[in-house]
Amino acid sequence: MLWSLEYLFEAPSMADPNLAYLSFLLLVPLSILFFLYLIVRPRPVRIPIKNRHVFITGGSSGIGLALAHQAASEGARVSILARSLDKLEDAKQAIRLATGIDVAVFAADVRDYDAVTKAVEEAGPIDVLIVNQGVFVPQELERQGLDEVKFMVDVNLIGAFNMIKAALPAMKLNRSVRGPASIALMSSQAGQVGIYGYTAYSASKFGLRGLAEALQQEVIADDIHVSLIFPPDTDTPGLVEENKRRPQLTAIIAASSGAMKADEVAMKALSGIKSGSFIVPCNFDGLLLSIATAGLSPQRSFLMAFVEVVAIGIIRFVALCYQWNWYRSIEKWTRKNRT
Ligand SMILES: NC(=O)C1=CN([C@@H]2O[C@H](COP(=O)(O)OP(=O)(O)OC[C@H]3O[C@@H](n4cnc5c(N)ncnc54)[C@H](OP(=O)(O)O)[C@@H]3O)[C@@H](O)[C@H]2O)C=CC1
Ligand SMILES: CCCCCCCCCCCCCCCC(=O)[C@@H](N)CO
Repeated sequence: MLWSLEYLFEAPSMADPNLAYLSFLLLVPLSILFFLYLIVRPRPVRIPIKNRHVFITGGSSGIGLALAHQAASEGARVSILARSLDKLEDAKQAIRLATGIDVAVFAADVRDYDAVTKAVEEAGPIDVLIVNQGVFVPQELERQGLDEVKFMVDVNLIGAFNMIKAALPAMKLNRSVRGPASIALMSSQAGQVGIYGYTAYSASKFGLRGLAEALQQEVIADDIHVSLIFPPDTDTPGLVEENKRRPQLTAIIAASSGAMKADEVAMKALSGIKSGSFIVPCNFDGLLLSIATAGLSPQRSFLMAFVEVVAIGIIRFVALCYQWNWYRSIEKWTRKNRT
């Protein structure tokens, strides 16, 4: 092998075999980088926030509220939608107090297509749609009622369809004048890997990925860019509720990824949206998880594409170690609780 490399590089200026070997070692990654630079699709894009209409579902609490705060303070015109008008008014007050800016509020249930259409029409054409609403009721499937399964799929997945269907026609109008637009979907790390206690929740969040990948191909010609955000456990009113009935094993496995504050998640999400990233991880574990589950998702950054190409093998190895650890916890827990 070495002999053939030296033979290949036996030019007068590269008589030194070590030098030849070194330049070969550099040449291979540089060519791969350059190749990726040429082929990554869709191409990189910047999506401005300032002076644009940002519409956030589930914007009255937790991550959505933090997003509304940040978008408003960056000079966006912000609309938030949720079911409870009281919580919406409280959120509006809090944002006005902190930033001096008024957000528009819309009380509607994302499961109600007519109500959502009406809200979107009233709000006016959207530049950045953040589909963030979500419900999570963890339970082993065997112990969970189908009403709860349906509830999560309806709000998290069908609700996303309703929102996008309602918003898309006006989002497409005059794009060349208004600049690039974004549709961002709030998934979860439980939408990248199935977790004990999350059969319905994970299914609803994995569903968003299929929706997002297909949708990006359909709307790229309209200069609309899709982002999928994958937070770990995040300190929100929703999580406080969830913790009241979370199976122990769900908590143990979910703790594999460090918890975050809603503000931190909102910051990562917004910067991912602004750079048009398709996959938006929120912490380091999330970055590993995103590489491990890159699949055939688009990647706009040739640098990230390079990291994926180089690291995917070893990260699969790390992923298998995580699975080993999770199944060990399940075994231990079962032994302790079933005898
Ligand atoms: N917190 C966490 O640990 C994580 C959360 N996520 C995801 O992030 C998103 C936000 O979560 P989080 O901030 O914790 O949630 P919260 O429970 O704190 O807030 C949820 C928001 O969604 C709204 N909402 C719920 N159901 C509906 C509905 N049917 N129609 C319209 N609005 C609705 C709520 O308002 P109202 O009740 O008034 O309708 C509220 O504004 C969710 O999609 C969640 O799955 C992802 C990973 C981790
Ligand atoms: C290759 C190496 C990978 C390493 C990291 C793996 C970590 C996976 C942890 C998954 C945690 C899921 C939390 C879901 C939070 C959530 O959505 C609920 N709070 C409901 O909202």
